[in-house]
Order: sequence, then structure tokens, then C-alpha cells
Amino acid sequence: MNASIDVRGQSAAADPRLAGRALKRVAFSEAQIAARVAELGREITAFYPDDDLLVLGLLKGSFIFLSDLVRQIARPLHVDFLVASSYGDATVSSGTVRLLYDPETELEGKHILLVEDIVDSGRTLQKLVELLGDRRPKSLEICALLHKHIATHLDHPVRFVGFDAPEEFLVGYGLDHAEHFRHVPYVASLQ
Ligand SMILES: O=P(O)(O)OC[C@H]1O[C@H](OP(=O)(O)OP(=O)(O)O)[C@H](O)[C@@H]1O
Ligand code: HPA
Ligand SMILES: [Mg+2]
Repeated sequence: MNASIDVRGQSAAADPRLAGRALKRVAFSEAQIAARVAELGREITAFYPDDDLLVLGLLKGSFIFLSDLVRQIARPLHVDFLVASSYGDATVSSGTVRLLYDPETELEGKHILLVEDIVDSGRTLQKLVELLGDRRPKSLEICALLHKHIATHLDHPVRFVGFDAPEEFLVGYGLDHAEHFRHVPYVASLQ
């Protein structure tokens, strides 16, 4: 295992969750994430004027972020999920975003907040924004924990961003590589 120690006070070496798999360095520690998620919750609470907010979590990657984030939003809301996949076991997008589950909730006339773990190539977001836009929501905003800022073809701004992310493949706090590392409580670069 690579024994590099994180400069932000958390180490990915000697973490029993990794089962001997190497991670290069911690990019965002548990404490940093918790503080930023609380700030995002305050920003989102202040942003929405009335009661019909539907928070749509994009699975699988957003499952931890979403569950932490909604507990920091101090207003009524509903939660539903979308499931999409494009990476499989790879560290680059396959280019095809497969929608595996579509929410049953009526979206028309509602404020929708789509919650993503990471915006990388932007393909996933672009496809979902087109799909959700067709359902005539009252508003559609995006909240992403991590944004690599390399997407060139996003029609819709990402209104709420947790952290600007390095151009490295990141895992932990919901993000996987070949389904490993989702339960790691910090975000680390793979290699
Ligand atoms: O901006 P993009 O290049 O499209 O990448 C971002 C998306 O890719 C990942 O999903 P993945 O296909 O790995 O599915 P998962 O959430 O189940 O891990 C990630 O969780 C985002 O949803
Ligand atoms: O950096 C990443 N890590 C995990 N999943 C991802 N999906 C797109 N980019 C990433
Ligand atoms: Mg994935």
C-alpha cells in the first residue's frame, strides 16, 4: 500500500476499509467534507423560496452525500432517486449513459434539485438535464459535491459545488472504482 500521508490531517494508509488496495492521497478529509456539506445545506435552504422542493439523488455515487446533505437543509422537502451508469469498472466514461431507474414522482411544476457526487466529463449531467427538462419542472438546479471543471458541453450551470476537484480519479464518500471504496468516509485519489 502507498503510505503517503495526507497534508489535511487524515491518512489513507493503514485504513482497514481498503483491504490492502492502494490509494494515493486523501484529497478531502471527513472534517472538510462535513464542514462544506453544512455550508451547502445553508446555501440551499436560503436559495429556495417556497415549499415544493424535490431533491433527486443520482445513484449510486451520491448516496452518502445526499443523505448527509438533506439533513443540512432546514426546510420541507421530498427525496427521490435516479440511477444512471456510464463508467462500469473503468476510470474513463464509456460515453454511453444508461438510465437504470427513473423516478416515479411527478416532476412537473416542482423545484428539482439534482444531487450528483461528481461532474467529470459532464456526459451524465448533460443527459439527465435533457431528460428532466422535458418533464417541465418549475426549476432545475444541480448540486455536485465535486466538479473537475473539464466538461465542455454543459448546457446547464452547476449552481452548488462542494469542491473544485483535481483531474485525478477520485474514490470514497460514495464514489467507486469498480464498486470498491464507496464506504470510505473521505475522498482520495486512486493513483
Ligand atoms: O461527468 P461524467 O463523466 O459523466 O461522470 C460523472 C458520473 O459518473 C459516475 O457515475 P458511474 O457511471 O460511475 O455510476 P455510479 O454512480 O453507480 O458509480 C459518477 O458517480 C457520476 O454520476
Ligand atoms: O473521479 C471519479 N471517481 C469516481 N467516479 C467517477 N465518475 C466520473 N469521474 C469519477
Ligand atoms: Mg462509478
